Amino acid sequence: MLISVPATSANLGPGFDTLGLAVDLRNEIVIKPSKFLSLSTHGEGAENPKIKKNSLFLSIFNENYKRLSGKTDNFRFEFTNRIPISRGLGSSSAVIVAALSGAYTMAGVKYNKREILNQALRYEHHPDNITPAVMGGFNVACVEGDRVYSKKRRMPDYLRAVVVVPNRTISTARSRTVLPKMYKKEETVYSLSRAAYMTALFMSESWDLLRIASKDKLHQARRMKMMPELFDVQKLALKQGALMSTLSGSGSTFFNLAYEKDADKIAQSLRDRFPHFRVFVLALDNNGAIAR
Ligand SMILES: Nc1ncnc2c1ncn2[C@@H]1O[C@H](COP(=O)(O)OP(=O)(O)O)[C@@H](O)[C@H]1O
Ligand SMILES: N[C@@H](CCOP(=O)(O)O)C(=O)O
Repeated sequence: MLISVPATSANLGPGFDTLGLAVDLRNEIVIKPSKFLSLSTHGEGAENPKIKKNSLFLSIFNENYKRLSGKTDNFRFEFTNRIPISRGLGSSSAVIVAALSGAYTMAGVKYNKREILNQALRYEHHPDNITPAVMGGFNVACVEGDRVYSKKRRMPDYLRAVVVVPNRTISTARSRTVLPKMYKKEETVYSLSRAAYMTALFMSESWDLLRIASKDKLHQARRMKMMPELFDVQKLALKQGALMSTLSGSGSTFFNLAYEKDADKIAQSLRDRFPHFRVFVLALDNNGAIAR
């Protein structure tokens, strides 16, 4: 069994805990029945004993496999990690969605994306990464009770994500603690109006107005202050023609959306100016999680 889950960029500026899209950078897991539990890990985090142990994946897989099949069996798990860890590209969501996808398919239960998404909400309480990780594409999501309500729009193939990945990790849990408990009405309206406007722009493919729509006053600047170089990343990406340039999730990655024809030029300028950061040009993903 092969499970494949894409990286995701959440918030997209003003859509805090609401908007997100999937990019074509995938973690893959091969799962085989085995006499003993065994794991192998390649790629991102493979040198880190905590990541190699992958207790997040194993606990979710085991809990759900038991719930669905009524059994406790052993498996071999082969992890190929391509999503940078703790960088704001939804690595934890990818692990959660992969573990659930694995548990459902190994237990022989029909693969139902809505069900996987609602289960994923038990492990990650904001829906903006788990939704595109499961569904692919651009997604608007909200939570009511224990369910995610979401709407997906497929992304066109003439756009690219130019993703700047700093060498420093930022834990999402920690990065949420720097945010205020209360917001002023003006800040709230500023971001709320742009999140709504941005959604309309994505739904109508009106890319050229994203610069206005992607501004935010709820979380971005507060978080970017932890790594002030990110302000220069954003300035340069916009100067070079990015359609929008936003902190990816809680950071440290920066997400830039660009026309395909501009993407390599933007990426090269960013590489030249920030040689210590990794810069990827990625297609957008419309498939989300795959189990086969
Ligand atoms: N490929 C992976 N293998 C094992 N654990 C992972 C992997 N990716 C993420 N994690 C877990 O998720 C945590 C990172 O989650 P988080 O801070 O939300 O980062 P991100 O912004 O990338 O989602 C890691 O510390 C680790 O516990
Ligand atoms: N809305 C969340 C998104 C976190 O994304 P991640 O990729 O950093 O886990 C937030 O802003 O905290």
